[in-house]
Amino acid sequence: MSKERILGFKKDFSTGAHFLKLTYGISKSYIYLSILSCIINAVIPLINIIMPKFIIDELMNRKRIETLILLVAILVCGNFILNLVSRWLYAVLEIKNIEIYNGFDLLIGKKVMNMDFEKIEDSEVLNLKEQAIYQIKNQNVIERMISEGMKVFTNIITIIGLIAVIATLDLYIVLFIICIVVANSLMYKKNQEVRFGIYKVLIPLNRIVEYFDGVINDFSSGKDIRLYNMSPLIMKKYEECSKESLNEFNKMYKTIWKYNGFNKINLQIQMAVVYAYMTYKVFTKAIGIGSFTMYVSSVINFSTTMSDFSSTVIFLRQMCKLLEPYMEFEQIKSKNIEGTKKIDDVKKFNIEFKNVYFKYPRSKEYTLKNVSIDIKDGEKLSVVGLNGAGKTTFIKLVTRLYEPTEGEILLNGINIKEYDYDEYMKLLAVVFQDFKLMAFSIKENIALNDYETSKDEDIEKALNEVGLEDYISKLPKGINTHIYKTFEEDGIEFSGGQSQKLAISRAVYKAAPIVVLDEPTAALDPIAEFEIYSRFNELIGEKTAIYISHRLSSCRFCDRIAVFHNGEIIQHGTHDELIKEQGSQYEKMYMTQAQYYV
Ligand SMILES: Nc1ncnc2c1ncn2[C@@H]1O[C@H](COP(=O)(O)OP(=O)(O)OP(=O)(O)O)[C@@H](O)[C@H]1O
Repeated sequence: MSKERILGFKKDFSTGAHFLKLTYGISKSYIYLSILSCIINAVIPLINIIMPKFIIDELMNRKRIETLILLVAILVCGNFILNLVSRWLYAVLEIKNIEIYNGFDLLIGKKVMNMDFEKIEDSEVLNLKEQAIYQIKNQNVIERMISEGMKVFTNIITIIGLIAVIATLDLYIVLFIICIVVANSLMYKKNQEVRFGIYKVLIPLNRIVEYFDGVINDFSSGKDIRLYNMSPLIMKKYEECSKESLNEFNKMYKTIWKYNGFNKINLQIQMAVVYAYMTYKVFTKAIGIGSFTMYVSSVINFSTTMSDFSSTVIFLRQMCKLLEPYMEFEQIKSKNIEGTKKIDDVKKFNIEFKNVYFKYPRSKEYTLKNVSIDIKDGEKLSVVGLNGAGKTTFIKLVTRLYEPTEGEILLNGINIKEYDYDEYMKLLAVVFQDFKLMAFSIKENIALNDYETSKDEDIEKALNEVGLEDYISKLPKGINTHIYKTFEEDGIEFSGGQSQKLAISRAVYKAAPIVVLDEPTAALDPIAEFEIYSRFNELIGEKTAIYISHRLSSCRFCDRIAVFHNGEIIQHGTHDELIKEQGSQYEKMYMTQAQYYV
């Protein structure tokens, strides 16, 4: 065997062992029950091959009634008990399969949620994730691998038993069968290569189809689809995709059909040779009728089990290949876990950007260039600038969603990436412009992981601070009302502004020392916006705050303003200082907005 083949075997073996370990981690009993099922399934055919020989021999020779009854009873009871246990195990393992499937689903979900943020928009990682998920979810690879893996053991036990039976006649017939099985296995291997090769083509297509499925079923896309009549365009793209995948399936099944035909012809030749050989043995009186039935059935079973064994091994190796993307996906390292420094009992939080440059992954251009700014503890910094100036990106760096490409961000003089990620996150209360509310209750949306221990008064207080308490207290289920109707018929659909208030209340409830708000009032009506601003100091208190807004009048609430332009800070100072700089970016933006109000 070539070195390459040995390495290939080793790799597949370690993939198989890894998944077995993961499966064992999800359900230990699954493995033990599967082994038991293998043993029972291997013994059943052996009983049915050996016992009829003894019955026929007894009928042909001594014809003792008690012995015949005993032999038939062993055959019937043995079959009954073993089949009963086998069926019971089958049912138990079916349920366990769901547990295993759900377990892997959770493992993938956990990995995705803990992965560095930049990775979840990286198309290479997305393709890898799709491949990993596709094989496990759509192809049931884990379930099939485990059941097929167990089949290999069943086959080995059966093969050993059958060789022992056939060896009492002669071993040439075993060699003949092995030759037929090898020829069929080669065909099967080709067959499987074609079958699994198709997934390389199908996976990118599947991502597109899933995207369209998502768009079609997404409530929030519904408005644009109707108003811009996007349906023909979406349907056209959808149909193109589905045509392409149909073509691929067509090609695949044509090739498979040819291989299957070859296999069937081989099996017929084998059957003819076996019957001719055994009949010859009976004619030459080398064996009796009882042995004839036992040997024919043993040889045919040997052939089927060997074919089954070799095709299962080939199939398993294919499964291991299909699981390689999962292994690769699983091994994606997260930079976030590298920081270990504890935040201790620090009470003051100074943030400093030192010559920070930043490029998005796979982007050629810098989105932030040489950004240096010092945000003192308790200071309220307003970040302003034109669309695309880099304001949200600046926030994404403070919140460790991305790491600077060059330069560093310091918290109390220490690079933020050195701090333990979870502890650092506890310092931040952030509301992004594209915040997400979940289809959970209002209380769960605000308290999140603390929802079981959180006090209703604290939730109500947070809602009160953003002006939502009155509205929510009138709902029949109050803070236990579900958001959206996804899971509860009486779930609530908040307006854009109400949703934004709720997102702000989540940050208020968190009571973290650093508050980051990205256009927190963009969806609010003028009165609600005024209320939020009037309470701004109350809401933020002594905390350090970074705050993005396009409504420059709101900058009055902040101690300092940083003006971003093309990824750089081109001005910073108080409103009074910046407005005096005639012709400056800030003055232009402020005056342009102000003219609508006079
Ligand atoms: N994930 C991303 N990958 C690549 N480029 C990005 C990504 N997110 C934003 N950008 C680019 O970075 C630049 C700055 O975007 P950013 O969202 O920081 O601007 P902004 O000042 O917050 O804009 P707005 O006022 O419109 O919200 C834009 O040119 C944008 O296209």
